[in-house]
Amino acid sequence: MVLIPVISKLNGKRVVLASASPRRLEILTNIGLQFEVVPSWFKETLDKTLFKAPYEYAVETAKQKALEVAQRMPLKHLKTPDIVIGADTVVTVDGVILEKPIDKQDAYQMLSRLSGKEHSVFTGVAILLCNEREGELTVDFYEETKVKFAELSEEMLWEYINSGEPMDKAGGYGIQALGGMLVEYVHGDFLNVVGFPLNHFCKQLSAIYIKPSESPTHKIKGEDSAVSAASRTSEQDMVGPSYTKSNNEGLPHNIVDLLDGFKASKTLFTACRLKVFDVLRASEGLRVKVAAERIGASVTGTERLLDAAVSLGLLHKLGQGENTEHASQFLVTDSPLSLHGYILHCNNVVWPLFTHLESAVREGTNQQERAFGKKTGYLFQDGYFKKDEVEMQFLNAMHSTAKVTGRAVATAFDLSGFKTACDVGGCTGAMAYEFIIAHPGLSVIVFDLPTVIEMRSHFLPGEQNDSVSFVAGDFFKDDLPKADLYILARILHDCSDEKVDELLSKLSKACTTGCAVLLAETVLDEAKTRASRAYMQSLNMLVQTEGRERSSAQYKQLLESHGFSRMRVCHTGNFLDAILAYKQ
Ligand SMILES: Cc1cn([C@@H]2O[C@H](COP(=O)(O)OP(=O)(O)OP(=O)(O)O)[C@@H](O)[C@H]2O)c(=O)[nH]c1=O
Repeated sequence: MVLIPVISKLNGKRVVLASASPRRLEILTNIGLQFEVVPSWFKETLDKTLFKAPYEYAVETAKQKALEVAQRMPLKHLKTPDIVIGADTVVTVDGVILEKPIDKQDAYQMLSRLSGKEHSVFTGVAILLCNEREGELTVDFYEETKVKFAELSEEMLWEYINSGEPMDKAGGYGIQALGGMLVEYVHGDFLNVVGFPLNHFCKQLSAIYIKPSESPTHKIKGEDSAVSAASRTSEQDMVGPSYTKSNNEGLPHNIVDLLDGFKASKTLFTACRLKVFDVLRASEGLRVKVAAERIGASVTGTERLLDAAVSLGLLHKLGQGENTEHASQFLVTDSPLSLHGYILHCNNVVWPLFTHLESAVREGTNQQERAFGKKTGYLFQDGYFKKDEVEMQFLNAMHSTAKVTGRAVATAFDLSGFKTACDVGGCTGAMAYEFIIAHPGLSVIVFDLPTVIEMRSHFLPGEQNDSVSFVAGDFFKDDLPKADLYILARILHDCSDEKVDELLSKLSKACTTGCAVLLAETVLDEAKTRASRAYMQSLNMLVQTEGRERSSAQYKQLLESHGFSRMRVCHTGNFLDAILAYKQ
């Protein structure tokens, strides 16, 4: 059985199917593969005219689906996959690519085109090997199957369309179900039509994981393939994998990625500083020369920057010059969830600090003085941060991350037992607004420094809400507003251990039995099994502040030492996790 040796090679690896297709799920489940399903958010809108053959379009779409999941998982799921499988099935007839019908009329058009004719079904597959020791591989391939429909009467067409079966299937039919009645013959892999060329997939996995001495008797790529002739087309042999090794001589992909990681970050930061995503949103399909003029940069530099952004999945292929969905959602300056402010903070503050990481590691102290010539005690009380433009930039950063993380934190726990919350250091109120949306019975007092409260009008949402109020004060020096729930989002991780104890003991005194604290922080993965964003964030606190990130066990010990118990942790899968603990 060609697959059995491969399955043992996959044991212990985190295999992810980047597909919402129930048929693909069934096909891979039936062979006993252990895998997770993480449907891809990649929108299948690639410009078909940019591809010289339909299978190229299917393979590129499959690759983008897999890439999107491989890039999103470490961030949103806080876990890195080892293998991500993407697939895309298209039907082609008379040179036209048919994907899933948008409505019944579209399904009618498609099926009418297919009636009485032979057509091709192409499934493109991409296998991303994310954590291979011998180097990263992006294996992609496609399979073609020929299918012929019988002549379909109007009555049969509409009866089939009204069954509803066509609507989530390429070409508007499902050969494995009612659609089978429409088919006169199939030449090639039947499962490839259903949505996943299982045999071809197994052969590729064998080629990757099984040494030639172990491999079953089959060859691929133009040799005496065991693949049935019917699944080949006249103009080609079965297409073997196109390996794109991300490095030569098997340099471990993670080292190569890390070598290039800072260049990728700087590409994103520079594109945001130049407002590339705003310019491309204003006029889609912008040519490089015009884009260069609009961002005030050289044509050469703009061309390379845009190409790099395309390679990072931030922009669609050049020639369209269009933002991807994520760029439109998070990278233009004025989208509701824009991270633009945070990215500028990373570029202008975090980046210069990280250039002194070695000194931070050697000395165990933040590098504000080396980076900005300012010795600072508690970060935000320092004069340096009192300058309007620096403080506004910092508030922009905190505001944008609070908007992106607020919903996840606010909905982490059932807070129906609380009436009044105090968002300690609640900055612009972005998080507070998410809490009152998630918990209509809650009112939130945002408590922060006077300069921050004064600047809040720059960030407030259009509509005001009486459930959110703002009180100016210094949470170390002044009394805290009375509340039965105290929210601290990214506060403790900035403070030295002494400052943390000072603040928590103040909170403990302010809380009566049954009151609670809700912390929003990046919780360290205690098993330390994978480099997670939390450990990067932990270094971030070293270079920036006197604080640090903590694991669940450390938060439990810390909170209990200040009289808070029954601690619960919610790993939100977003930037921030949530921790709730009650005053004894
Ligand atoms: C021709 C044919 C197609 N399909 C299904 O059509 C969808 C194609 O769309 P896709 O974009 O490749 O996949 P998806 O379903 O949108 O999922 P995703 O991978 O998340 O894009 C897949 O489901 C396939 O099984 C059948 O079930 N039977 C058939 O005979």
